[in-house]
Amino acid sequence: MGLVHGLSLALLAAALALLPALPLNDFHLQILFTIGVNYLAAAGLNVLVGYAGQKSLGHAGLFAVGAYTAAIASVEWGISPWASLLLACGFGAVFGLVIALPSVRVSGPSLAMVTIGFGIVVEKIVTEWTDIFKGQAGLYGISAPSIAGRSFTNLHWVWFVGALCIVTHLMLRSLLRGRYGRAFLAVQMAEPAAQSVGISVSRYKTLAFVVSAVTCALAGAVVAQQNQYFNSDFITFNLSIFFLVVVIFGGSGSIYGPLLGSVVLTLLDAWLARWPALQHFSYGALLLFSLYLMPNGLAGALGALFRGRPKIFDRSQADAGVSVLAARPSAGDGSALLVVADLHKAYGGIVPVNHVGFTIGAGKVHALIGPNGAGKTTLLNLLSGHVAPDSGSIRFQGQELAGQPAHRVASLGIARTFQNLKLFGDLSALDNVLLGAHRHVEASFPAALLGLPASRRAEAQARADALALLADLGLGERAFEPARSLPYGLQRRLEIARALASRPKLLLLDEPAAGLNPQETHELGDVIKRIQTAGVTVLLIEHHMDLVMGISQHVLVLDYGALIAEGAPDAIRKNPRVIAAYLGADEDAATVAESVA
Ligand SMILES: Nc1ncnc2c1ncn2[C@@H]1O[C@H](COP(=O)(O)OP(=O)(O)OP(=O)(O)O)[C@@H](O)[C@H]1O
Repeated sequence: MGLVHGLSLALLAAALALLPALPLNDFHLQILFTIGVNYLAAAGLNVLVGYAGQKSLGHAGLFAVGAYTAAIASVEWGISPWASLLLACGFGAVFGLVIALPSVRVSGPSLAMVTIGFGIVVEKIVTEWTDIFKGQAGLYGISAPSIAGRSFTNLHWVWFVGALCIVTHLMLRSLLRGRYGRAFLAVQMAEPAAQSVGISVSRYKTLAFVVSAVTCALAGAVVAQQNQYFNSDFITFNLSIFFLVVVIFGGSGSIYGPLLGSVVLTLLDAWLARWPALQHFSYGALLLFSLYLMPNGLAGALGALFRGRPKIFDRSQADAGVSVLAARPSAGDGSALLVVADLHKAYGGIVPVNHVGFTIGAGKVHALIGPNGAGKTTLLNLLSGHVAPDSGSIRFQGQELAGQPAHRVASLGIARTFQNLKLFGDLSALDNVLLGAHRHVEASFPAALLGLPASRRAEAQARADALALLADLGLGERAFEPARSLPYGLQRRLEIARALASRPKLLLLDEPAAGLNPQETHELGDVIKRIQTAGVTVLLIEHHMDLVMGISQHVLVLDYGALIAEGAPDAIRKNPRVIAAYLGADEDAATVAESVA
């Protein structure tokens, strides 16, 4: 793939260099320029729509930010065209942040409304605030970049925008192939799971908005400079729709989608220019067609035709890494790792966690048991930060966790699995584990964007470690398969692998044996023992009493939200209140059981 990619880029560069030899008139060059501009806008929007899963219907507003920044910087402030381009990107980033702030708090139709609102506000401002933006009359005399005093010809503009496209493509490719691209996808696929591995959902959505805003603003600035004129007629709701159609029809979530989309739709746009009414109808029709019949767009359809050979797991890849389970730390001394005091959570009249307090000792396997509906999952959700408590305290290694967001709890060293699996189903098993290791892949945003050696090294090491862990858990051969295609038992194990990859101090397992057959349940017990040996403290919710009694050293029993007993497994087995809770017996029965014991 690297070779094919390099060759494709070389071919593109050669084609650009050969343009003067072709019989192209200004109209043709303008179309090539427009393809490049549309690609710039769509490439960033693809990060937002295709990777982070945030549909925006207001990116014409960000195009306007870039165009008017370049225009006003040149006409009013006398700033050089090159500096104006940078300024346009900077303003784009700021406005990306502005639109992200309300957008990351909503989703679905509300998100669409927020982004449409942004687009309309910008359209209104540039139309009505004529003192600054000159409305329909527009800003004239926007200066364009020149090299050695020579102004750009139409051919130069194609070369210039072509170079910008190649640089943008290389940067986004480098960014999206590593931890940032994975994190964006994780946010799109399963927010709670993303949070459970330390990914801040709002931070990554904001980042995607900013990236998309910068390339869209750059596109706007380039158009304003090439035209040397810009007015409010450019900024319409249709332009926002057009950018979105380019991304979705081209193939959102594919690095090549925006390129295909901008080539096809720019040509279609030019062809349909004679029938403006048809233009808008066509975009709507194409959007619906892509959404319903070609969800992966042109890139997806073509990708299916040219699918390469599946990757094959090779033991040597795993040998280069270190499995988390291979760690041999000093054995946990049983000192308090997590101290819960007076923790309370109610949903109206239902009180799944009722003033609960207990201590989790380091290095042990703790089990949380109780009848169905006792409040076990709610308690686990409180510990992992997925649900905020009404009151009470959760102190982890001396730090207060109550009220902290889930990604922050995860980053402090508490990992978890989910009762109903929350894998990133379309991603490979390897990518799932790499997401688990997200906060340990030390690649800064600029290093990832520029593909610096430090970022590549960090990615390679994380990959080797992830493969070593997968091999350790018997999942090596399935490393390159999509998580959703694994048998159920292996999916459960993969979720444990993902949680382990975050190198937790405390691992919370929510019914890890649910749906497993006896053989798989037995193997799970061995895995949990190995996790304990590797120095990780475990708290598991489980209904399989054989498993619980076989591997845990400390059992907590919850009933109707209250902690009714805790202690060693043998003592719990004989505890009359526990027997009563499980048998559904009344107080008398409990008393009887107590006297018998
Ligand atoms: N978000 C919520 N809103 C309202 N009620 C809730 C919510 N979450 C949990 N509950 C209620 O709290 C109670 C405890 O649920 P929880 O899932 O924590 O129990 P559990 O012990 O894990 O049960 P199980 O063993 O069946 O998984 C149930 O009655 C449940 O309906």
